[in-house]
Order: sequence, then structure tokens, then C-alpha cells
Amino acid sequence: MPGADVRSFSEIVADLPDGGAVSVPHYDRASVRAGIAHIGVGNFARAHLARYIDDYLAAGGSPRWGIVGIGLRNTEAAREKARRRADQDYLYTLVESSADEPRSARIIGSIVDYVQLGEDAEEVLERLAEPSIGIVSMTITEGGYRIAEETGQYDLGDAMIAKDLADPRAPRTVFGVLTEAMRRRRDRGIGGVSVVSCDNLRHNGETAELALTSHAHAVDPGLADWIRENVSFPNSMVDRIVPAATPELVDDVARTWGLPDRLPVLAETHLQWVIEDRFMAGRPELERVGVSFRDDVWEFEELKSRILNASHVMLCYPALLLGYSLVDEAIRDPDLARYITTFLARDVQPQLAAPAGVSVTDYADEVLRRFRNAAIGDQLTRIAGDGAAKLPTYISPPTAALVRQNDADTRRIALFLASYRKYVRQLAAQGDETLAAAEPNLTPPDRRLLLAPAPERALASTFLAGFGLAGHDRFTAELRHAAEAIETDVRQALAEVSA
Ligand SMILES: NC(=O)c1ccc[n+]([C@@H]2O[C@H](COP(=O)([O-])OP(=O)(O)OC[C@H]3O[C@@H](n4cnc5c(N)ncnc54)[C@H](O)[C@@H]3O)[C@@H](O)[C@H]2O)c1
Ligand SMILES: O=P(O)(O)OC[C@@H](O)[C@@H](O)[C@H](O)[C@H](O)CO
Repeated sequence: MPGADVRSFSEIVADLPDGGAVSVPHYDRASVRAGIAHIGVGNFARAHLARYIDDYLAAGGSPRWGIVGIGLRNTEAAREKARRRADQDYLYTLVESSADEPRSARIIGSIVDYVQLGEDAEEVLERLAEPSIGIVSMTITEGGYRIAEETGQYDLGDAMIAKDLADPRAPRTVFGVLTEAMRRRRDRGIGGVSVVSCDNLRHNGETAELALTSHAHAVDPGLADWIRENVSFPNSMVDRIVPAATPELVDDVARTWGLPDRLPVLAETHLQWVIEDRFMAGRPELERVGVSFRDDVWEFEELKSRILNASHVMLCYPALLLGYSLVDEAIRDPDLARYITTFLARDVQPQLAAPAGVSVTDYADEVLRRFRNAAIGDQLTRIAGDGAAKLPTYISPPTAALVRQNDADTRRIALFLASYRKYVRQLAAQGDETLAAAEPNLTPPDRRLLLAPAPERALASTFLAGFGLAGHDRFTAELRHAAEAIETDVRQALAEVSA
């Protein structure tokens, strides 16, 4: 096409004017070296960790704390994404949008390299074993930790893990790869790292530690001991709503800012990271850019998980059944809004102790205001996906606490479970591939229980073990009633439990 821009993305970024509509990295990117290896460079990591490090570098922070991305998914889509990242010299546009301010665009430069698992894991393993790597962070989703809900233990019987254990020098799974990387570090006298989980798990650091030391112990008990002594696992609470990036965002960034970015990402303006200060091999001084280093991370995790994530999950299934596709549209629906505010007021807030200086009510109001942010178009299917992995984290604790009180009102939990079950049944009706893509961690036995005609069979699913509801007579009756009610009229069913 005559006049088409033949410059590379990084050349286009380099030509952007200082003080223009798009802000660009204000640091010498060529001098930045990777000190952080991040496994699972999805939308969230690109809008959260990479944004903080970009701010840190711009604030004059040490160039030794750049990021190398690590991709362990060996699919054609992942390899294509890796090629695009390299084509753009790992730069991309982050668009930040709130409900009431003009949106802004900035180029993030803190990711300086990317290594993708290929035929073997050698390049990834050598990268993780480099002495310059002091932090291995990860966003690998809740299911990536492979903790079995019934036992609370790392699932050594999982087929992929068993394969890694049979050939530990050629691993493919997260904790198999980390085990072999730590073996190389130990054997070469390099020293440990800090493993920083940025996933929405309770005690995410401890969970990562359980997974890694269990895997390592199965390979070599001495290595597990070395990891306990040389690797730290700070717990952290991370918060920023980051929708799945869409082709429309690519068009929008091209149209609005003239940037031919094939990998932009969109996020709300809210940004938070609270983390324990337990780092084994140094850390960037992220307090300079707003990260809180505290000992009471657990209370922040509880607050966020029980209010934000639990409301998200409680909302998404009935909202999808009502035909909504976006969170902001769903939360503006008066019937859904009443059901969520009733859930928060009756089922969550009475059981929740807030961190010092935080009001639970104000926090909940703020979360619902964030849900109403139409500028980010957050997808209900994003929230709904992989329910079998996230229900245990988000809904088990409030449910178990309610069940412990004999006279507690569990009708909203029953409606929620009935909605989740119906959603899974609808996906199953669309075919195995659709269900497997949406529910990658739903095992065949649990799937059979969810698809069984009697709704209460679902309560025997392994991933609902923490609910403590199997064989609970009153809840069984409530679940049967809710399952029938949503077949007739979802709105009426919502009204019944929100009165
Ligand atoms: N998106 C958000 O709003 C948000 C906010 C806070 C925390 N988080 C956390 O971040 C996680 C990822 O969210 P996202 O929005 O980036 O999703 P995403 O789908 O954009 O990215 C997920 C990344 O994890 C990788 N991954 C998934 N399972 C893996 C596995 N088993 N082994 C190795 N890599 C694996 C994928 O390849 C991908 O790079 C969430 O599950 C959550 O725990 C997300
Ligand atoms: O990321 P998930 O899939 O665990 O949960 C879905 C959302 O609740 C979550 O991504 C929130 O948007 C996020 O936790 C906000 O910080």
C-alpha cells in the first residue's frame, strides 16, 4: 500500500514525541537487564507487575530489575504470540480506563526479553538458572498450582506431573521446570531466588512453596531441603481488573493513538500490590512506586478474595443465564445488584475482619463502583472460566463459615451453585471442546456429577469438598429448589433470595 508505515513498532515508539498523547518509557531501555523471570505473561502480568517495574525504572530504579517473560505453554497460539512479542521488541501499549476520567495510553518497556518452551525446556531452564535472576514471579492461574481440593496437597498423580517426575531433567510443567532450574542453581553454587506468586490464591506464596517443595521432594528430598533454605515465597495480594485483550482493542489502539500494536492490553486505573518483605536475592525498591510491603498480607487477601473475587463469581453465572456478557451491564441490573449486595451484607461482611484502617463497607462499595466501570468492558466469560479451579478459593470459605452456623441462610449459595451447574450443562450441550476450553480443570468424574439429573449430586464433586455440603439435608432441598426456580424464571429466583 503506498504510504504504508514501514517502521518497526519499536521505531514508531522511539519517534513518539515526549509529552504527546502516549507516554513512553523514560529510561535507557538498552541498559535494562532481566533480574525477574515471570512465568505466564498474560494480560494481568502485563498490566500489573510490568507496569510497576516500568514505573520503577522510570523513577531511576536499578536497571538490573527488568523482566524476562517465560512461556511454558507449547501451543501454536503461544508460539505465535512469542513471535509477535519479539517483533515488537517486547514493547506494548497499556490503556488505562476509569469510569470518570479520560483514558490514557502508555508504552510499557520493562519486559526486555521472552523465552518460550519449545521442543525441550533447555533455554527456559538456563534462563532461570542465570545468576542475574533474583526473582521468579508467576501468574499461572489457580489451576496451575495443582493442589487437590480434597487433600490440600500437590497432585503428584496428575498425568503431566507424573511425566515430569519420570524424566526430571526434561520437564514441561511449572513446578517441574522450577525444580530442575533450582537443581542447576544448587549444583552450580549460584544460590536461590524469591518465588513470587501473583495469582489470586489464598496464601499464594505458601501455595507456591507447597507445590515446588512437593515436586522437588519427589525428585530429590535433598533438593527440597535446599529449596526450603535458599528460596523464599512471599505471600502477596494483587489487585487490578484486567479484561481479556480483544481484537477490538487492537483496532481501537490503532484508530485512537495511531499505534500498530498487535499486543495491547487494557486495564482499570485501580492498582494495588501488598506483599511480604521476604526476598532471598534482593528486590527492587517497589515502595518507591506504591507497592506496600507488610506483614498482614493475609488480611488484605481475605478482604479482596471474599469481597471482590467472590462477588465477581457470584454475579457471573446468573448474569450469563440472563443473557449479559459484560460485568458493568450485569451489575447495573437491579435484580443482580440486589442479590450481590445482599450476599455481601449478609453472607460475607459479618464474618470478615478488615485490616487496620480499612472499612469493609467502604471497600465493598468501591468494588461495586469498579464493577460498574463500562470503559473496560470486562467479560463475564473471563470471570466464569475455570470455575472448578476458582470456586474452592473464592466461594468455599464463606460457604464453610455459613455452614458452621446451623441457622445460617445458605439460599444465595444454593442459587449460585444451581446457576454454575446450569452454565456448565449449557456448555456441555455445545460439545466437549467448548466445555474443556471453558473448564480445563473439571475432571471427568466431577463433570459427571454436575451433569447428573439430581442437582445435589454436584455436592460430591471433589472441587466442592471445601463447601462441606455433601449430605446436608437443608442445603440439598435449597439446591433442588434453586435448580427448579432458575429453569422457570431466573429473576424470580434472584428476588426470592434477595428479600
Ligand atoms: N485479570 C485480572 O483481572 C487478574 C487480577 C488479579 C490477579 N489475576 C491473576 O492472574 C491470573 C492470570 O490472569 P490473566 O488475566 O493474566 O490471564 P491470561 O489468560 O491473560 O494469562 C494467563 C497466563 O498464564 C499462563 N498459564 C496458564 N496456565 C498455566 C499453566 N498451567 N502453566 C504455565 N502457564 C500457564 C498462560 O499461558 C498465560 O500466559 C489469574 O488466574 C489470577 O490468578 C488476574
Ligand atoms: O483472575 P481469576 O480468574 O482468578 O478471577 C476473575 C476475577 O475475579 C479477577 O481476575 C479479578 O478481576 C481480579 O482479581 C481483580 O484484581
